[in-house]
Amino acid sequence: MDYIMETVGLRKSYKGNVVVNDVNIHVPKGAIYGFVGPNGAGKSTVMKMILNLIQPEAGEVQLFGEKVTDQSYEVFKRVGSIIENPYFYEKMTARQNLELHCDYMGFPNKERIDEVLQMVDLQNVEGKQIRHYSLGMKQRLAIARAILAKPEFLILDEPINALDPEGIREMRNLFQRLNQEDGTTIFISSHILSEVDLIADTIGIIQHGNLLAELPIEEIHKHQTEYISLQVDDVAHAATLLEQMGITNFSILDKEFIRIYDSNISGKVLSKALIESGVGLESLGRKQDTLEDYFFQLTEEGK
Ligand SMILES: Nc1ncnc2c1ncn2[C@@H]1O[C@H](COP(=O)(O)OP(=O)(O)OP(=O)(O)O)[C@@H](O)[C@H]1O
Repeated sequence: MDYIMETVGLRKSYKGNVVVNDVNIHVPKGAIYGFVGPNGAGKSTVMKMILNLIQPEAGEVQLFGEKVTDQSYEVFKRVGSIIENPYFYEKMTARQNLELHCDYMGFPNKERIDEVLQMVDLQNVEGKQIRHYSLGMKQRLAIARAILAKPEFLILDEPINALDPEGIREMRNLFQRLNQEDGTTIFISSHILSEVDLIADTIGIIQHGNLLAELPIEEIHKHQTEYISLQVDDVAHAATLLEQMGITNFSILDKEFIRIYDSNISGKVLSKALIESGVGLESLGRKQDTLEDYFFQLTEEGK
């Protein structure tokens, strides 16, 4: 397989605490790779090592098949990124900030600035100083800057956390367009698992600095099961009733929720039986496992 980016045995400690432990990531060319993990799992630290902003204690990063070193200037011209809180010159306008970035990257095509401002829908406020920008506007500008020099590889650390639902949808469409039309490979971290589920084709899950899983999202979807989710006021009573009805393939999640892993059962029959036997039924719905379920399953095991 052709990988745009690989990490080999990547490791980092802070004051004796290992925060990234022997991490081997493989980002296929053309992929949208969702990098997910709980707070403090080590995502930003990995991303900073990929970008050579901090040095690994052991292991290495390979970008476009080359080992990243302090001399890797040319390779980084092919990469766009957002890491943690993006810094802008606050007294300059969006356009001026992007002009500076063009100069910094040695990217001559200033017409591209209009293009990217339009892509992130900032064209009408490009003349405003950044200090008057909202958090969401700054996030859009950070995305504009990351894609300005037409990178082949985009590294996005939490690029949508300050956006409203409309903004999230617009940026999702933008990332998909860049991926499909320009062939941009994208490595994206996000806490919004439902979003990652929508956009990523490959998933990496990290916890306590360990990469727990790396797999195509299809693999997760393939094993997803449909189930009926019941919310009741008395799970013990409801469980007894289910058994009396011959339903045994279920699990009690907590004080309120039961999952029945047999989606052939009629919801109507079920709700009637529960109500008739005096169980208070708050809700009944058919659901499917999501990336979120898979994530919690893995990270709970990791604990
Ligand atoms: N400069 C530093 N000095 C000391 N500890 C650090 C430093 N940077 C990160 N850490 C620690 O390393 C661990 C991983 O942090 P990191 O920011 O990579 O996690 P993350 O997965 O990006 O978290 P989040 O989702 O909350 O942004 C955390 O325990 C953090 O406290």
